[in-house]
Parts: sequence; C-alpha cells; structure tokens
Amino acid sequence: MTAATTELDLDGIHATGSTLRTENLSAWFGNHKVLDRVSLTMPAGVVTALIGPSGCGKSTFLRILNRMHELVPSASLAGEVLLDDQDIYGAGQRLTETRRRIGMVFQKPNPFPTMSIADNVTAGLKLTGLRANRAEKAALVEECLTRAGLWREVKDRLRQPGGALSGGQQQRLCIARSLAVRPDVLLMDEPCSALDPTSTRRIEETIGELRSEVTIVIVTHNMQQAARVSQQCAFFLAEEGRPGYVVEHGDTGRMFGDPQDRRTADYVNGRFG
Ligand SMILES: Nc1ncnc2c1ncn2[C@@H]1O[C@H](COP(=O)(O)OP(=O)(O)OP(=O)(O)O)[C@@H](O)[C@H]1O
Repeated sequence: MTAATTELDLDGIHATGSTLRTENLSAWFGNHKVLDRVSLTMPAGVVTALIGPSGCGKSTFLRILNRMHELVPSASLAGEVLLDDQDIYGAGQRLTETRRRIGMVFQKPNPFPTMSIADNVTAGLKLTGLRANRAEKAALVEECLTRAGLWREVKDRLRQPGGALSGGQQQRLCIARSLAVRPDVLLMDEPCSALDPTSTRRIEETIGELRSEVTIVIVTHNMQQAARVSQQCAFFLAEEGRPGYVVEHGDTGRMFGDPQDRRTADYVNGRFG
C-alpha cells in the first residue's frame, strides 16, 4: 500500500542538518511484524512529527533510526535507513558514530542525577571518543545549555547535581547533553509527556530554535503539539492485527487542514485513538 502524500513546502527553509530517509522499512519482534514498508523522507531544517494511535509502531520506527531497535534480542528489520544517502546499517558503518550523529531524547528526562549540570552536558564526549580540554568544555557547556534554552536558569549553579532541576529543566538538560556531541539529527520520543504545560511550551520553543541546525523527528500523542512544532507529519496506523504503516504524510498544515485520507481526518480531529 502506498501512503498518500501532500507536498512539503520547503521554501524559505535554510538548514545545516542532514536528511534522514527510510526506504521500505519493515520491523519485527520475533515473528510479530510491527512495521510494514515505511518510506519516509525527513529533510534537514524540518521538524517531522510522527503521529498515530498507541501501538502503531512510532517508537519502534524512531528506535530504528538510530540503531536502538537492535538492542532488543528478538528484533529484526528489513529495508534501509539513509543518512545523507548513506545506509546507517551498511557494512562498515560504526555504531558509535551513527549514534553520535543521530541523538535521542526520551519520554522521561534521564539526566545522571548525582552528576553536576555541567558534567551532564559533556557526559557524551568520552563515549563518542571526542576530546576537549577544560576551557573547551566550559565553552561547550555554555553553548549547549544556551541552545537548549536552559543557560540563564542554571549558569550560577553549574556544579549542582542534574537531579536537583525541575522535570522541564531536566529535559532541557538532556537536550543540551544530546547537542554536545554535535548530532545532525535529534530524535524525540514524546519529550513533553511527563512535563507540565509551561515546561512543554519551553521545550517546544527550544525545538523551534534548533530546527535550522538539527533535523528533528518527534513522536507525539498531542495533536496541538504536532501542529505547533512540526512542518511535516506522518500518520501511522496499525489496523486489526496488521503491522503499522504510514497512511499519509506531508505538510503539517495540509495534513491537519485538508487531509487526503478519511482515517487521517478522523485521527487528527480526535475521532479515534
Ligand atoms: N521490546 C518489544 N518486544 C516485543 N514487542 C514489542 C516491543 N516493543 C514494542 N513491541 C510491539 O511493537 C508494536 C509497536 O509498538 P511501539 O511501541 O513502536 O508503538 P507506538 O506507536 O510507539 O505506541 P505508543 O504510542 O503506545 O508508545 C506493538 O504491538 C508493541 O506491543
């Protein structure tokens, strides 16, 4: 089945991120097929929102995009994931380099709670083999906390533990930590679902500020959020025992205002899911 598409309007978007693309991506847990031939382009400079009812495979799709799916022993996949036309599952592709280029922010903020705010930001450097001296680290901490929209709130307490921050601040700290290894793509799995409305707004602003530099893919159950933060949407659905697939994708305004498929219209208008 081919997904309906609405043309994506890229006029005026000047971006330095990378384009991520899947070709006929299918996924299984054991014999259970959960995704069926998903082909989706997530362009640089564009926030792509993955929407759809619970269990349709959005998180699985996201986890395939930075090779986390393979951490589940029974998991397998078919198809391709291309980062600027290079298959991230291709022979010779280094796992640590792929995960550095494609970062992930999770539903529940997960800073290292006893580690200082500053050390949380630079925690990924060693893991990815990047080196920095003390002055470079200090500059990086300021830069990443600023880009994540947290600098002004924490600049006078960088040595306090990350766990002492509010939930919304912790999530922005996790975004800063992801940014420190200079990713090209940031994947976000329901990053605001554990946060209050004010913190949610702040994260949404951060997403808006980052999108010209980092390609962003976000899973969200909140249709207003998808409409606010994304320029492109993909609607996933798993119908009666079938694996999840993309019913329709394209420009967010048109997906919400003039969807081509009745099921998309029903979902974005809250009639199911
Ligand atoms: N580790 C796992 N082992 C076995 N099956 C899994 C595993 N993770 C997910 N699944 C199954 O894969 C399917 C897709 O799940 P997934 O979490 O990707 O959906 P989702 O759209 O992100 O759902 P939600 O919106 O509720 O988070 C579901 O049928 C789920 O039960």
